Amino acid sequence: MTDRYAYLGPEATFTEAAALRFPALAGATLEPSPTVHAAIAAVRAGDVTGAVVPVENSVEGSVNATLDELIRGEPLAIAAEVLLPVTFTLLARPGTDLADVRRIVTHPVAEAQCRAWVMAKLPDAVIAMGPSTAAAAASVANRTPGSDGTVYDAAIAAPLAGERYGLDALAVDIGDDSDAVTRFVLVLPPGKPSRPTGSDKTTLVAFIRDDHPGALLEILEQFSARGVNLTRIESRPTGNGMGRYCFAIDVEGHVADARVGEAMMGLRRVCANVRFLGSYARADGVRPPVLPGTANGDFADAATWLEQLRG
Ligand SMILES: O=C(O)C(=O)Cc1ccccc1
Repeated sequence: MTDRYAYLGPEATFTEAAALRFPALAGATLEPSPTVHAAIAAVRAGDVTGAVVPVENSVEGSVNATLDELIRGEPLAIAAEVLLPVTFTLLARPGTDLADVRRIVTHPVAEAQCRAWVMAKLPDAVIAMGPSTAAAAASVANRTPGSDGTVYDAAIAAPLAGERYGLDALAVDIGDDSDAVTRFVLVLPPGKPSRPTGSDKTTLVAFIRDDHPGALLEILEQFSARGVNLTRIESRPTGNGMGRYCFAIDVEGHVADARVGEAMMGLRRVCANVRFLGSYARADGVRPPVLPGTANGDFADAATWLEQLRG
């Protein structure tokens, strides 16, 4: 039986395009989920092998819906990442004039990236948010009314969604940054991380022990002292009361690298809790330099030295 993977659907989302790029998913069955929550819940319930979800965008930053799913609930693991350049199109039912577009629907990540274009070309238009760009395109095609009962004139989605849902492109390449890329991850149940490649990333969530001056600095020190570079840090509410935050952190390197492992042990000492969300090959293939004194051999040498001193 072929493996089944959930993705943020319906058909023709950017996430589907990303899912097709994960080598691990070649030959697998892809199953659309209506939301990121549903895709991840299917992994937790064991209904699918894994899920592909958007996690970060070069313009808008983190996709909070995904981050919060990974931070809370039963532990999961990121097994791989893909970077996908994204191009946005304004899609409408055949016969619609650009000048008549008043109500637009799309996904929040797309809205954030097309804001300047919409303000310049359609200053009177109102943008509503849908669960995905493809769901937005489908709702325009099907004349599905929004929450206020009116039908949307146009959707911002991938060019492929126009073909899939029978819509015409009123404008193409409407993103404010033509170099925008989105990062998607493959989420699996927790398991053994894949082998280090020398070009790896590790994702962690650090929960501070108690609110005190320097709590974030203590976390950052663990990485800085071991020469571990951060590629992203995001504070997110833990969901356990006002002002209670945790830090979702991506670092360069693999849990098998001594410097990353030592930093994680440091975090474990200074934090209330540390959630390991996986070590995986980075999509950009970058092999960051290892700073002097932070290679595996340096840590091993230091440990041997200490053992000798202790007799
Ligand atoms: O809605 C989609 O198509 C998605 O896959 C989420 C998304 C939206 C905009 C940019 C990248 C990903």
